[in-house]
Amino acid sequence: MDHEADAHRTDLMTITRYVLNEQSKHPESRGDFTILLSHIVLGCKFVCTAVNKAGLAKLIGLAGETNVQGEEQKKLDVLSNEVFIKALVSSGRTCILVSEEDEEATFVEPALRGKYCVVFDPLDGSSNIDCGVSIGTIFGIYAIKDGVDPKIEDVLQPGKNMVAAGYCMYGSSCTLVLSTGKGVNGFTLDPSLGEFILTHPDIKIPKKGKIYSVNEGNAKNWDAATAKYVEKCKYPQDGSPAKSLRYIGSMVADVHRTLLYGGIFLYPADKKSPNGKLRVLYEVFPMSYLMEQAGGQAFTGKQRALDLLPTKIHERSPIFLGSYDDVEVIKALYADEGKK
Ligand SMILES: O=P(O)(O)OC[C@H]1O[C@](O)(COP(=O)(O)O)[C@@H](O)[C@@H]1O
Ligand SMILES: [Mg+2]
Ligand SMILES: [Mg+2]
Repeated sequence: MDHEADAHRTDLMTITRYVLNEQSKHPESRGDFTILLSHIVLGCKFVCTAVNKAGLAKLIGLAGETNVQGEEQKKLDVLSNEVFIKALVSSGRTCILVSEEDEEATFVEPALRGKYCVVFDPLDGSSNIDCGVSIGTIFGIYAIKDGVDPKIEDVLQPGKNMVAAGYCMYGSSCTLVLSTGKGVNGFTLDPSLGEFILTHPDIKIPKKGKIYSVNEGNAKNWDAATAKYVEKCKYPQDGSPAKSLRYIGSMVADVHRTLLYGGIFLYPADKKSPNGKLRVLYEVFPMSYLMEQAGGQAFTGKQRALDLLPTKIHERSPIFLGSYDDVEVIKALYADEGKK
């Protein structure tokens, strides 16, 4: 083993070091956010390990099946939900948790309450689990004055009020992308250290991209603005080259690529789903927050996504997000349609 080389690695910027550095800029801070984040990071490491072992451990399959030891097996999304609920509650810094997997919000018991509300999709991209394609966890964080008397309205807030948002992608590497409202940073898990290392500092999305990402199987039900937009991507009339289509079907993976390479990701409304598919609190808001923090835009077809005021915890919204210039085009098309 090359100890010399290993010694050099101790100056790496781990996510813990990064958050502690940020905390030290606020002398009044009691470190509550740092503790909360360390519990989220732990949850991501657990789920990453479970995802990597999914085929071997027969985690894939129906919840309720039993394995050879007679233990009940949990489907990966059920397991991930339990991991994050436990990690968040045991942080002692949360008061309300909203998970895609739970119909109702979880109100943390009074003895363990803190001031943060966390909304999350414990495992995003579930249709890709069984074939080993990238999946992820998405989270957003609101802060209330104190966690003494939390109410559901504390999470039914516009996304612009979030204090942090991020996702972890379980792909060819495990990558955690985070914003605390001062830009976006990406950390990659070094399995030999068990630490997330800052590998993508200050991510900025390209102003314009060459890729569009959408489930085109829904095209026959799109509205006119979406249909015109995708037509422009394929047959541009302004002399620019046609865009390439990339669609994984895991929001985390499709948004991650969009953030790094530029372009646009859209899950629009259609005749069958007038509110689109993706959930406002734990899919649309965190990803829109990251996009804006990286210099891009996020639009619902009617308004800035982060201005939406959700009325239900599992509400859905159409979403168009990505490079600034690309989102400008779809905004203009919706504005034109509105004039007709
Ligand atoms: O299969 P479709 O309709 O294209 O939908 C894909 C979208 O659905 C999702 O898988 C929904 O998320 P969940 O897997 O968490 O339910 C997104 O990740 C993805 O963007
Ligand atoms: Mg999802
Ligand atoms: Mg999910």
